[in-house]
Amino acid sequence: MIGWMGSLINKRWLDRDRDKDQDYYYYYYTQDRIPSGVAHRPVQRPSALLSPAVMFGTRKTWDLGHAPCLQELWKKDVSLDASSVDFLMSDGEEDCSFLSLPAATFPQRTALTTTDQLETSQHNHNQQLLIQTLQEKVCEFQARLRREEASRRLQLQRLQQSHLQSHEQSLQEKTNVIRTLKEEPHTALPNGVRAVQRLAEPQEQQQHSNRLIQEGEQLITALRTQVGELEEKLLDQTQEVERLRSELGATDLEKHLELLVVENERLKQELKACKTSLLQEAPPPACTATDCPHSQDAEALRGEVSRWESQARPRERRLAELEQQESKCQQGEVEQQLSVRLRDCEEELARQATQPHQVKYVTEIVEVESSESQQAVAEAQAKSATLQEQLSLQRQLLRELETQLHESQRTSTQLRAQILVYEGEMERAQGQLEAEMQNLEEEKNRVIEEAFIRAESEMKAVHENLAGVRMNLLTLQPALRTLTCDYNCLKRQVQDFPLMLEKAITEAKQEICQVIGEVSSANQELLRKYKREMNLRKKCHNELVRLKGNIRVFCRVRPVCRGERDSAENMVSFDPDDDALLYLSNKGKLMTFELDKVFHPQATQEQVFQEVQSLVTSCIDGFNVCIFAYGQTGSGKTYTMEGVAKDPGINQRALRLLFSEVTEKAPDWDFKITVSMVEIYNETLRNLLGDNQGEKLDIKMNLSQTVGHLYVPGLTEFTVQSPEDINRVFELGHMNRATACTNLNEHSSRSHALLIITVAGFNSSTGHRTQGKLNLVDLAGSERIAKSGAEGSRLRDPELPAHHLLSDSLSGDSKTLRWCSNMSESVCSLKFAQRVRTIELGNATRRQWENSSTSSSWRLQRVELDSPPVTPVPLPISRASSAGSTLSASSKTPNTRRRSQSQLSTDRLLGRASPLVGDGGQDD
Ligand SMILES: Nc1ncnc2c1ncn2[C@@H]1O[C@H](COP(=O)(O)OP(=O)(O)OP(=O)(O)O)[C@@H](O)[C@H]1O
Repeated sequence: MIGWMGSLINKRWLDRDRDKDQDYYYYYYTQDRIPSGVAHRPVQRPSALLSPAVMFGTRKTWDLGHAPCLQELWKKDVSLDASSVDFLMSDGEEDCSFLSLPAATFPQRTALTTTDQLETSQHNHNQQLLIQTLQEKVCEFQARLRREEASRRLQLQRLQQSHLQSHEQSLQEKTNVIRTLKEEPHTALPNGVRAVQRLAEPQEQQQHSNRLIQEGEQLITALRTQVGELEEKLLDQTQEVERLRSELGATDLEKHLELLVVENERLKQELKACKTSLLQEAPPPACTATDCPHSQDAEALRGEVSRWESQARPRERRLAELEQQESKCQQGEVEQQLSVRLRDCEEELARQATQPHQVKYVTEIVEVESSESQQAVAEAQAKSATLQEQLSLQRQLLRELETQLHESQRTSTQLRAQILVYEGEMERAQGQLEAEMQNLEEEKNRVIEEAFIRAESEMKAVHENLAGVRMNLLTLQPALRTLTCDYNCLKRQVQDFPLMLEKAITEAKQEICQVIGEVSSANQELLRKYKREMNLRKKCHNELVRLKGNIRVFCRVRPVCRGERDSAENMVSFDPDDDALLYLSNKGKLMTFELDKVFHPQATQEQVFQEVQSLVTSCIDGFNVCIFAYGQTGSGKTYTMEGVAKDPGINQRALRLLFSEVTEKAPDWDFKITVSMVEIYNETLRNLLGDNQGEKLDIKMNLSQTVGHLYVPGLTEFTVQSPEDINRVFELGHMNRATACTNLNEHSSRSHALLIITVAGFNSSTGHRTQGKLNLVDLAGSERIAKSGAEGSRLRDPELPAHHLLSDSLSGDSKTLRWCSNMSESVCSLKFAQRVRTIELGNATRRQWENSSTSSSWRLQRVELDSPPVTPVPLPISRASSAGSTLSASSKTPNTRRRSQSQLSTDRLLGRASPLVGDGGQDD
């Protein structure tokens, strides 16, 4: 059913007042429905406002904003043509040019001024107003219908929601009950039932719980089914409401309204046609009121109007029927009364159709009252429906509760039956338990009796063992006494042990001291023997050196320089099997020379020094040693003796070796090493380490013979203690030598350079003293010596001072080494060297203070070396017969050589006869 919601304002059509300029419609509110705040006064509405754009069900729009208002049209001329009506029914979007009504529409304006015309016009006008009013009401009815429909839908939704909520709440309660039963089934049951359940078997409890759960689930399913059914019913009701609404809704009313509008238009056209025909058929002459054809026409028109009204009557009845159909949808006596009243009103409306004002008034009242009634009916129906729904819900809930009650009663009955069953089982179980208790009591007594018997027998066995132990204890007592005695004895020994230990330590110490003394004395003896052996070793070493020859001659061949490419005639070759042989090819003749050792050009300074270091160390033992280099200028004498800074020669290496040797002997020996440097140039000795380089030195014989045979008064001696001191001495000597000459090379080739090293030792443990001298001589060029006689007196005998100075190193108690560096033009030098090799200086003796007085005096002998050179023996030759000099015959073997040469003097060595300054005037 459709119910009207909200308050309506009753308005009554009272009168229409016409102003000269503007039409007014007066509406009066009914006295009993005037809302508060609204004044009881007529409402003036301008005619333009009276015709708003009305929305029909067909969506047609009256766009009166562009057209003359209807009232104005009726006032001027109601003869609307078809185009005007179409416009009024148009949607307002069409062209409005036709709105300016053509002048032909009002051609006979003055002809309508008669009374009939006025009445007809008034009638049509009223009819039009009625239709318009009906249209407005229809619009209002439609708007209300829509609002009511929206409100009804909202209410219906609320009802559905409340219905669903109530059902959901009921479902939730049942679900909670079921969950409670699932979680703790016995809590939902009476105390008696719970007690029985505690006694029941777990399996039965589980079954009962499952059964309850199943029942609850079934209940839930049933409730859900009911909810579904209710929802279906609700849907049916909704559809029914929709259907009723469609039957009674705005659609039919709108259709009916459209029909009425069309009919109205048709009537207007017929009226217009009638007017036109009247105007054409009867021109307006002056007529009387009685016989005027217009009055007849008027009568005819009235009849026509009445006919139309009679035709409108069924339509109004149809309207009433529609209202009745609407009312039929309502229930109750109120509806019937309202329908009856509505019908009466319709009839009254039909009856007063000839009186438009009254008809309109009554219709208005009826419609208003009908709306109010319909609204009341709708509200009542809605409340009734709500109450019915609530009643049905309550009834349904009641039925559900009754169903649950029945279920609970049935469950209670079942549980009581189970209680009876469980009680019977409990009685039976109690009987069984008592019987088992009796059996256990008997078993316990029996076991206790058996344990007692077994304990008695075990006790007897223990007693027997105890007696045996006592017997053993009696026998062990003597052994215990023995052990106690032993213990006491050991204890006394332990107490005496420190004294015994101290005594033993004292004795051991004495023995150790005695052994140490013996070892010390043995060590002393061993030391003495060691020293003796050392002396013996030195003697053997010296003897070996002596056997090798006091004068040993080495030959070192310098590498050939680029500008010294010799011709093939002077080629030097070496023997691969004997390092003592040297071959020299001179003018197609091959000469062989035998020396003590031949060094290849590739021999290093270190290899050369290794051959002479034994001589150097013998200086520490008190021997005088002389090493001199002989050869022509540029043959490498200075290189061999002094060397270069990066690769020092014999001089520096000898001093370094002496330092290392004396350092090794340091604990027992105290050595002092002194160095002097002398240059002999033009028969003059120059002190290279002195401050005054212009001072000339002399060689004197030491008569006391405590230091040496010869000495140079005023010769500077530096005591060196480290290799750094040696470097400083050499630098000073070189500097002094260089400052005294303009051409160092020329000066070097014409002068002799002597490095005199004196080693004095003192053995603090033995009191022995030793003194040795090492003379390292770099002689002048041999060709200079050979040419000295031809070049004047200044170069004559340039080696004379050196001869004197080296006399002690060339005497019988000295060791001499000669270097002969030769090149292509050194055949003479080699021959000389070979002859020198045959010279024997006599037995070398160590110069010691205790036997220095017994040292043999040195003698100088003139040796004639100007004998012609010996023709070399062609290769191959044996070493024993290799010597090609005139002296070779006497040097077949070392022994014979020494014997035959034992009387040769150093003059032969030097190859020059010279006046000698002898020791004590000795002169041979
Ligand atoms: N064994 C060698 N290895 C390399 N170079 C050497 C060797 N011997 C000599 N020389 C070089 O030959 C040149 C001449 O040598 P050195 O000056 O020693 O001859 P010298 O016989 O002393 O001459 P002088 O009689 O004029 O003093 C030097 O440049 C030297 O470096």
